[in-house]
Amino acid sequence: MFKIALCQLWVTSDKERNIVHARKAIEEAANKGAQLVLLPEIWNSPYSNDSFPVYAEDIDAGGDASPSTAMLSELSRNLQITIVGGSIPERSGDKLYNTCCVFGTDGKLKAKHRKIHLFDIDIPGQMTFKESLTLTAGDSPTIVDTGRIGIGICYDIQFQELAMLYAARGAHLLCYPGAFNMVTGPLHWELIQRARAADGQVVQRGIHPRSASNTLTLNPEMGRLTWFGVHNWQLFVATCSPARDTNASYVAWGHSSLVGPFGEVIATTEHEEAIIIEEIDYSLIDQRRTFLPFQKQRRGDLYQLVDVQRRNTELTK
Ligand SMILES: NC(=O)CCC(=O)C(=O)O
Repeated sequence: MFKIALCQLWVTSDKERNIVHARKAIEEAANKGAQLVLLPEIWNSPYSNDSFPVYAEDIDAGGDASPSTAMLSELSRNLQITIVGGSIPERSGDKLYNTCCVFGTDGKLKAKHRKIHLFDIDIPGQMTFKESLTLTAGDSPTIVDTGRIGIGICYDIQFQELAMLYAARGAHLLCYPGAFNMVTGPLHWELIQRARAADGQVVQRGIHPRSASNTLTLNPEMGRLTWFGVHNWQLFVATCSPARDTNASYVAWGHSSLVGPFGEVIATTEHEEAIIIEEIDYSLIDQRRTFLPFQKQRRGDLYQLVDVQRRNTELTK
């Protein structure tokens, strides 16, 4: 059991002010007992293609080149907490990414997730955004081993396979810093979080029971690997949005939330600034799996998910 804080922050065009503001929110959350703090997507900069290149930091260079992550590292060490640092625009060589850094209680960078699915949508007359005009997509799923935490950034949540992959790798909690908008927010934000929490059912590497009775045909593409065996792994999902600024060019939906492994909304908020602090009890995951024993019922002989990254690693061994 531990306490998580979701800091729904008001973000301005003043980067220094945004950093000071995030610092205060993290300190307040830690003072109230949070051991894990989650920040919003793009919390040090306005969310716009014009701003990303201007506010981007060289995270790998650290120090003065990345004041935002320097602050997160310092605080995680001083306060002895884990920080899933929302996301900031990252500059790496001539590329820009939308990047989430995770700092452990020793202040060290434990993981860096670059948004895998860029937010390129066009709903005529309602919502058009094209992150790919300035940003490059990351190419790696990110799981923080120590905390069993899978990381995605906003639009990444739309892709169920990523959540399933994290569940397959042992994640108990998925953290999505995210800034949904006023069109898709009301429709999808809560729906998708609850779905990701409840449907984290995965096919895991192993032998499916039916293979013993020869009713299973191996996919030849998979060679000697047997990617069968079925688990369902409902888990916790935490999201954190910027607060809503109706004067901004991109207006965020807000409604940061924590969802439990039954798909239940444990805590949520409206669109103003807020710090949600709530307890996460991983033992609920086992209980939920017992209540709904999908793992015994799933037809792994008919459909399956392949962890491409892991399969490719094994094939090259
Ligand atoms: N910043 C984002 O990725 C927004 C994603 C979003 O609004 C959606 O509908 O998905």
